[in-house]
Amino acid sequence: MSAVPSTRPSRTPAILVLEDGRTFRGESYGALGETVGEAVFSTGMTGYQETLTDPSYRRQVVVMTAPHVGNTGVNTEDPESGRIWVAGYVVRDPARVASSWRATRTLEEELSEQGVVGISGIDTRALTRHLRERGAMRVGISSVSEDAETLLATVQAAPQMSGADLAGEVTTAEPYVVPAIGDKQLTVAAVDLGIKSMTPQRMAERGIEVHVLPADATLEQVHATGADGVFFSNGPGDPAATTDAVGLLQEVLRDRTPFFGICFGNQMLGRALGLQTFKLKYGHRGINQPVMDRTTGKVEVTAHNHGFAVEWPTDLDTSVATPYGKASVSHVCLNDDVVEGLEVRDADGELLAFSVQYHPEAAAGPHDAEYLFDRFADLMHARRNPGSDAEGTAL
Ligand SMILES: NC(=O)CC[C@H](N)C(=O)O
Repeated sequence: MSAVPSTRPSRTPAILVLEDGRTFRGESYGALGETVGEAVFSTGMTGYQETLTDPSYRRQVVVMTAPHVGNTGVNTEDPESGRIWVAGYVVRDPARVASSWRATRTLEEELSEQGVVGISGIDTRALTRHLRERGAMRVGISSVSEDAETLLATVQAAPQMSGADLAGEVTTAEPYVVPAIGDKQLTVAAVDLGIKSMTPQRMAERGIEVHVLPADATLEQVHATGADGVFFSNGPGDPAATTDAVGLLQEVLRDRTPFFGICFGNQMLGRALGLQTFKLKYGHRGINQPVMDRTTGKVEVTAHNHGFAVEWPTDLDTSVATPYGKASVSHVCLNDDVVEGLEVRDADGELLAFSVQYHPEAAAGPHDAEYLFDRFADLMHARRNPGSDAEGTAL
């Protein structure tokens, strides 16, 4: 199918009300109804399907800064999970026709089918500037009532993102295995805190068999997979509220099992090491964020989706002694100096664990950071074959 004509019904008026009372009036987009969540903006010009299906967006209403959304419809290849997770969707100007050889339906049809309430035809630039100046805040969208006062009361009664423990709401109910592509060389236990499907895929491409485990996995379950390494995924909510996963990670670190974490996994590593996390004013969400690898000085253009970050207790050049080894900041965001990566080494300088706050799986986004999956594979190979220089050459 190359061009899917929109079957948009005639527009229903809709309102968007922020918790500080600012109100925008537009038209319904997707399902009719009412929804609340945390308003955040994403600057990605492409990749809306990956954004919508990223479980890290649980309870968030996503504002797209790209003015046209839906141009290529939806397809069966790009979802990062089995469903749309955003709590609501805000676009300026939805495409009237979906045009792509891969499209199976329009974005609005998909939103409607999955019951996702959205709003279109509002000034998303003004809304984004407001969020940038005032910070991420709770929001409501309604296409069933135009009464802003009532919606404001609902928004103000909604739970905050700070303190929200959400991994249990998005994790897999049962463990599953993503087989290695080609010869199986390594096994990874991946703790699913809201994992995107491209992450095990990137590992599988490197000969890694990935055992995806629920968020409440125990160390026994991890060991039962025969894992060479442990991975913690991205995920929704406040890292400070997700304490069980931190406990598991501390056991993994105590075992000296090679560890790699992405996004929420980076925050989990920080907290397992005894560091604090904090809420950013409006977060990083998009696919063109500049990050510097502090070991090489090389700058990567990277995909981000985070509202919290690890707080470094001293200047970024200084390492911190932890019960599990010496921790340091491996990557930093060049826009605002936010910690974008951590690594932990033992007294001999051997790498034990590392993580990044951004998305090397690149779904959507540039592929600059794919080397991190190679680094994880090299770390596990080096641990299996002590004395080999696999780790040294890779790092
Ligand atoms: N993509 C993620 O893993 C997000 C992590 C965390 N929920 C945050 O907003 O910072």
